[in-house]
Amino acid sequence: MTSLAILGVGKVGGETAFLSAVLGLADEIVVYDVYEPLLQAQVLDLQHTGIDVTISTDTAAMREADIFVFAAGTPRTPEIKTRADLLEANVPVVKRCSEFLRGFDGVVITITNPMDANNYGLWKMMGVDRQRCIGFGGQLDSARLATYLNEAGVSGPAWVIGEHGEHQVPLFSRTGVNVGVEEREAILSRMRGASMEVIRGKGGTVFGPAYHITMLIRAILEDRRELLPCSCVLDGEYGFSGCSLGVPARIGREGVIGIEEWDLDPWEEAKMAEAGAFVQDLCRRLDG
Ligand SMILES: NC(=O)C1=CN([C@@H]2O[C@H](COP(=O)(O)OP(=O)(O)OC[C@H]3O[C@@H](n4cnc5c(N)ncnc54)[C@H](O)[C@@H]3O)[C@@H](O)[C@H]2O)C=CC1
Ligand SMILES: O=C([O-])CC(=O)C(=O)O
Repeated sequence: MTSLAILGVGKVGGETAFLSAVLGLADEIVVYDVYEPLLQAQVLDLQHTGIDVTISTDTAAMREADIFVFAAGTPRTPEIKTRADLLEANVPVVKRCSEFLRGFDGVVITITNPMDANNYGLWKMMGVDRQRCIGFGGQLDSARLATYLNEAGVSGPAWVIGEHGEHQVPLFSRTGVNVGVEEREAILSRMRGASMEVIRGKGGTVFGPAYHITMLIRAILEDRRELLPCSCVLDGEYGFSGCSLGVPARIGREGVIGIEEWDLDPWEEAKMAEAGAFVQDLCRRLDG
């Protein structure tokens, strides 16, 4: 039996539960949210689809799940400028989440922002092998980059590593097309504002995250060994440790089964150095 646990069934967690049910990814979906009326409504709404999947709210069963999605906590509003600004609000939720995960031996996917720091914090609190903690965001950033590259007439692969935040690192060198610095900075600036356009219009990003989260869940459950941009706890890769940062990661049944270290061009290297230093600082604040 395949079981998927989701902590926090607001906009992103709720849509992820729905899409996972539609795609038949799990036999059982265990959901929990601190806001009881929302939890009950989400359970009923999922049950009313009539999809052949067991929906449970048994928090003890979350520990037995194959995958645990951490999507609980405070999201951004237009007044909250950066994802990093959510650190203080969501630290207590990360702590609470680690309590749910005592004894858990599956794979954790961190969604809650600031995602990179929270993935690192959760890994530290859980005291498990780093391969089992995957931070989600790079797939979404890469999909956003792809739309901007298409508009610019660049059709090569779109990869974004670095922080899931202001310090994203789009890998223009992977496109095989020479993109000048001015154009790079213009695209990066649009990428930084991409989610806020959605948040302003509909209160939060939903379809994009939920779609790519379910693709990540599928890659794990089906042991696809797919290379995806994910935030991983680093131990010297790209010159960093003491943080979780977006890198090209091979994803399979055990979580992160490998990290690829790609050659970066000087512009990308400088951006990656900024990203690493920024996230390391956030992670130190979690340590303290
Ligand atoms: N990594 C990524 O690419 C993305 C990350 N996010 C982040 O995901 C998080 C959730 O976003 P939304 O779903 O839009 O927010 P939301 O407000 O719709 O849902 C969050 C849910 O968490 C629940 N919650 C809060 N504390 C809890 C606790 N201790 N235990 C259980 N449930 C708790 C709330 O009751 C709420 O239902 C935010 O931090 C947001 O910034 C959102 C989109 C993409
Ligand atoms: O920007 C936000 O606050 C939500 C998020 O992480 C995204 O959609 O990429």
